[in-house]
Amino acid sequence: MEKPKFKTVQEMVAAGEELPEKYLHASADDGKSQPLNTPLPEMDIPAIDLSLLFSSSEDGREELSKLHSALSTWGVVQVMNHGISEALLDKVYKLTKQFFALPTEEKHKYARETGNIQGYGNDVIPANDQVLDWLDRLVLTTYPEDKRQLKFWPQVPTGFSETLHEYTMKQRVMIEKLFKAMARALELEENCFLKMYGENAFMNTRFNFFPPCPRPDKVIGIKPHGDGSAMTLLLPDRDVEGLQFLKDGKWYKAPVFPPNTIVINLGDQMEIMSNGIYKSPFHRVVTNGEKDRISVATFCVPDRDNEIKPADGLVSEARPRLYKTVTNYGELYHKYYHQGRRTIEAAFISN
Ligand SMILES: O=C(O)CCC(=O)C(=O)O
Ligand SMILES: [Fe+2]
Repeated sequence: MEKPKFKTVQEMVAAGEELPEKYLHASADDGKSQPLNTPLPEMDIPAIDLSLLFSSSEDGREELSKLHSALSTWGVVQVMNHGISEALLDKVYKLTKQFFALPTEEKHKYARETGNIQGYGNDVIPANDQVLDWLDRLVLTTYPEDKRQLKFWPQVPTGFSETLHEYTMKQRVMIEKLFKAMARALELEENCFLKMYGENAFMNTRFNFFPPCPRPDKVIGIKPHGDGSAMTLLLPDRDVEGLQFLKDGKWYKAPVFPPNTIVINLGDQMEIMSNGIYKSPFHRVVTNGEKDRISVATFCVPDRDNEIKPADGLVSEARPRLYKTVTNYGELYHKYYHQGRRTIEAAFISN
């Protein structure tokens, strides 16, 4: 397979190159757009204790209703007591930093090939002159195990693959619990979302690296998007903020989270399955002038052959069905993303 010729953002920065035009968003002085680094209010992301969600105690019911209210307003929660040890999260975090600190030639051993989303590289060059995102990434399919392309799994730093395998298996347990908890919170049969999600659901882990950027006012880390997954598990940077969410037409910044936190944001396919009761939040990442930033996002993608549609129990005369049935949403997602459009709009039923 052919390896595309690309230069990562990190390589451009190291070479001291001038900032290429293709990273620059519309000028802040065009009278319409605000500088991207305009200070924003901080959002209060509800913290959910996963170990409490299945308890029939008063505290358990309260936690479930907190989950319900957070997912129907923001579509994002931070999860504690999630069953993944602090030691394992530390390892994933440190190995990610170590990978991006490797020499260029070492990282290029895992370079993305044309037509493949897996591997190491920069932003995929969009079709129609869209502005590029200021990040490098390593993307790996981690589940089902027979879909792994191990040639892209780094052999250095030592322990990367073993740790990623262990993290994946623990994430699966957590994902199952979250789908069940959401079904319970919506008073549906517990396995209702898991059935649509399917046995052959995919997990893609994206290790993101955002080098310091000379123009944080005009360059974006990741442009505004909703995730195409059912849900996304995010391990955020422990020191540097950057993630922002849109609510009621306004941007809010997420805080720096405590080290043991896993942030969950819902993706478009969960918004569809919940008939719009739960939100797939529009979010973006801004750049930082001085510091680099990492994040590890795991996208949980339903089996591409499965029909994804609003759960029967959530459709009524009072709440008509809002979304069509979709299959292989990922394919649609790539097409729309590269046109700078929100894919979920393709699934709306227009009345
Ligand atoms: O870096 C982050 O905090 C968020 C990353 C993200 O939104 C994504 O990879 O889809
Ligand atoms: Fe995202």
